[in-house]
Amino acid sequence: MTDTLASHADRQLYKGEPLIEMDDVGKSYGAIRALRGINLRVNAGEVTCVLGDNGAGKSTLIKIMSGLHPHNEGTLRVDGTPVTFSSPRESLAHGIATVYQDLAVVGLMEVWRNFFLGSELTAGNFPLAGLKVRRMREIADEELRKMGIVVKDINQPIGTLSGGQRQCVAIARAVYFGARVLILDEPTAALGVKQSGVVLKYVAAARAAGLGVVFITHNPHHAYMVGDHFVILKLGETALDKTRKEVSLDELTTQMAGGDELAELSHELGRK
Ligand SMILES: Nc1ncnc2c1ncn2[C@@H]1O[C@H](COP(=O)(O)OP(=O)(O)OP(=O)(O)O)[C@@H](O)[C@H]1O
Repeated sequence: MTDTLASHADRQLYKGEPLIEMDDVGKSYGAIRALRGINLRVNAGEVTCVLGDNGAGKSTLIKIMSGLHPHNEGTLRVDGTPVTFSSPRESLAHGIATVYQDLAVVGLMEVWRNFFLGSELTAGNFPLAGLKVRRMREIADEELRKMGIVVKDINQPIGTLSGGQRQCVAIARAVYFGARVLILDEPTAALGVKQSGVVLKYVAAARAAGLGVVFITHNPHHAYMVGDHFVILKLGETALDKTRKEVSLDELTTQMAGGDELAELSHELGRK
């Protein structure tokens, strides 16, 4: 896993270069059509926000990109080449890393160990093993600092960090292991205002590092703070697809809240 990802780390990314392109992508689960007609672009050095209510199809979209469930309509291209991923490993090998809301971290393990979890520097015997451990600690510390993440002690259990800090460690980890596309599954959903701000800063840092970021969220305010491109999904279809220049926060919020449906509801409730 490390090698395949790391092999992408050296590749120079050019801002605006398309990393993922979807043309008319759709996905059905038996008779249920979860997504249809999706045209999504993920470009290097940009944040693509995908917004939508429950059941809109956000998770299905993530699953297609991260290799959990292959699409069964349309074309998915990575670096211009059509692909159908049949496992998360394949997606990862293309430099696509997904950070889930319920992070797969081991709470009692030290921060540095979680940083390297599954991708440890190969140890060898004493005294080599000890050297590798020291090196891993140094790297984790260095990489977190590089992204401006302040952890008191790299040896503290990751469970002692806040939810926001844990998201940040996961982002730094993906960047270090050579991710070119970072998919963030509602990274601010369970967080308060301050912690959300911390995470949004690292979303911006990942973009500045040249990655293509897919930011999945319910929250138009969070999306607008970091987004370059906005897609709203509704019942599996694209309800809005605009660049930052083309859409205001107000319009995004109204569209996300249901626009006409909301006006209709407040009419029904007798409120203006
Ligand atoms: N494995 C599955 N089998 C059958 N139907 C599914 C499956 N996964 C999702 N669906 C259906 O596809 C549609 C889109 O679901 P999806 O989970 O992608 O939405 P979502 O936007 O992520 O919602 P939420 O925010 O609630 O997670 C829903 O109607 C859902 O019931």
